[in-house]
Amino acid sequence: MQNTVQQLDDNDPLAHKRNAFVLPENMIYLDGNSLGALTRRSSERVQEVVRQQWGQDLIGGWNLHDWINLPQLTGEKIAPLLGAKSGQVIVCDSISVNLFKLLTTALSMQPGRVRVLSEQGNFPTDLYMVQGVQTLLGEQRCELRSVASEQLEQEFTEDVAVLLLTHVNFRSGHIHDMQRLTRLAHEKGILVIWDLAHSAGAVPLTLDLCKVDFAVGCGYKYLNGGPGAPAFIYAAEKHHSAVQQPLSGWMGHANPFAFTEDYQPALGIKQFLTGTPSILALAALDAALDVFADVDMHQLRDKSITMTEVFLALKDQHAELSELQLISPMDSQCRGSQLSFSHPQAYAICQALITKGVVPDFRAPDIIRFGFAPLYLSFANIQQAIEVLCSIMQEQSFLQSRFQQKRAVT
Ligand SMILES: Cc1ncc(COP(=O)(O)O)c(C=O)c1O
Ligand SMILES: Nc1c(O)cccc1C(=O)C[C@H](N)C(=O)O
Repeated sequence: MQNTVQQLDDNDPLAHKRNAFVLPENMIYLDGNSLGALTRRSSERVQEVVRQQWGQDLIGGWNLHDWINLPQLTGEKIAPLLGAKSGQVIVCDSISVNLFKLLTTALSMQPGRVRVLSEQGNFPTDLYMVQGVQTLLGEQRCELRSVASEQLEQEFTEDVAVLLLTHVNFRSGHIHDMQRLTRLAHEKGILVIWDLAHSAGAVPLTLDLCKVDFAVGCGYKYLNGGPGAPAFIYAAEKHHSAVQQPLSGWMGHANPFAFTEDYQPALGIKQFLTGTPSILALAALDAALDVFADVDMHQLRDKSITMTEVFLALKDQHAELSELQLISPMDSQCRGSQLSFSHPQAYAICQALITKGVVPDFRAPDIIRFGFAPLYLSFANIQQAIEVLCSIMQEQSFLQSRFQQKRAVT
């Protein structure tokens, strides 16, 4: 495998991209699915924005540096990663807030239907937001139904208003068939919202082709926009004139600087804005996206799949790793850019890995998640991570005494 790993790195068309990132020496970072790494461009751009644009140009920055249009301009950089044509993606707020906008909007487009169908095991904020809308509007206007993944399709009935699913599951990495589920939902008149938190920047997406109605996604995971980077909204153009989202702040107004007293939504995707964008955060994300400008997402996906396959092949060579049970799909086509394993000592193993410079994450109660960000990881990194994992598993008795299994904050 040593040779193969070397050959894979030598022939990796994305290997040079690692230079675009600032990564700590002696760390193998396998948590880009929670917080992406810092790009050199973001670091420079934020310093530029702070020193010059804010420091020297002050209020003039809104026009001089086009801050006012940054949510759309950054959205335009994300659009090709989603398979979305221009004018349908905007960057703003968090996924949670954007889900509120989209859920209420979609429900208002479905008179006579109240059910929001989602999945057990979905990322909790998605379910919490539906519960919040249900409390706000009452059960006569919004009713959450979450079912097991295998049961979803049989729940597609004509009383469902909205299907809300996460494309790549945060725990297992299981990937839904977006095209099939969207088509089946549409056959029953259901509007579809996809959460792309673990997909955007990691797997090729074809939202327009799949005729997706709405989507949300994260700026801070595979898009590398920085901690708390703003999220994005995708709204298919065909819905732009049919909707009005309820967080009708002035930035989504047709003419915010007319300061009129009545709300008039902007045309197009801008209507999904609410308040003043955070320019520092947007600038960091905007600059980070430049790294994707010349990246073929299919090439990136190929590397991601090979990395997970190499990890599994190396793992299989070591008997001491056999107690780590893969909970991600075995078929690489059915999982995103992560591998998750369950183990009774998952928390302790995770902490020990971090101590030794390999950074995955732990998800309660017993899952270790390894995220593979193809733009800044090498195949040698994967091999080193496995070696460290082996050394830890050989010291398990030490582990059990040193670390108590406990809940993690992140
Ligand atoms: C699938 C998914 N949706 C939503 C979120 C959270 O979104 P936000 O914190 O932007 O509201 C996350 C992770 O934080 C996630 O993994
Ligand atoms: N958003 C996060 C945060 O503010 C702190 C710690 C972790 C996160 C995450 O992104 C968690 C992530 N969505 C997950 O898949 O578990």
